[in-house]
Amino acid sequence: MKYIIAPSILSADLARLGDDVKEVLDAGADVVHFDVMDNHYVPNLTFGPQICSALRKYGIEAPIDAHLMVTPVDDLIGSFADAGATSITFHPEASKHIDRSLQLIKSRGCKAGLALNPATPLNVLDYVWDKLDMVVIMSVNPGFGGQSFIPSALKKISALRAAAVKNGRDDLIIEVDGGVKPNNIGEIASAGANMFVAGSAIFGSDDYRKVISSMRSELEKI
Ligand SMILES: O=C(CO)[C@@H](O)[C@H](O)COP(=O)(O)O
Ligand SMILES: [Fe+2]
Repeated sequence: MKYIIAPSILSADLARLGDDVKEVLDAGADVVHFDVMDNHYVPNLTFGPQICSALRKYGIEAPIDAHLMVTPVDDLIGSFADAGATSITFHPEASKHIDRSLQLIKSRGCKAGLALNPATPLNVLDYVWDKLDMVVIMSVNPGFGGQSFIPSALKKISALRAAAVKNGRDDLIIEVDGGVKPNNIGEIASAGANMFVAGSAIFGSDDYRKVISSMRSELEKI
């Protein structure tokens, strides 16, 4: 199984973001996780599409995974596609028309996904399986980095993997976001996840390579 490690730039050194992103990619990360917060859908405010295009202009070529915690979502989907996002995920509660928002992402050539909060049930996926490249299981309530992993996410990941297989979507990327660390990444992967967002665990360390390597060695044990 190919495992994807996606550091969240929410915990990066924002005063030297381009260099910090280059360093984390050089240290072995696969994808840049880009948390977009609007102080409306979530009680925090971060960065918009200009920062995403600035990273592209700075030479960042790795996939950029835009996690939209905003409402409404549709206008920003176009802006992030233009800014160079590779995948765009949003929260079902934040869109009036989930199917339309997913179609919009696909029509702009990006991978599309829904991000499910800890208390959001999986049945929101029932009629959109064919439009999903990925589903994000939030293992914290969205809005902040540095929170603790909510253990009930493990059961939800297993149920999602089973539902994906049942719906003919063995290829679904299951991304887990919140509180992921070297000491829990193994059980998260065993439950069925294959993409791991980690903000504070990676950027909070003074040795990115060491943390990413220890995550990979935990994944190799599965
Ligand atoms: O989307 C979010 C929070 O809303 C995340 O992407 C966090 O930024 C992950 O940070 P850590 O929990 O790994 O510190
Ligand atoms: Fe995120």
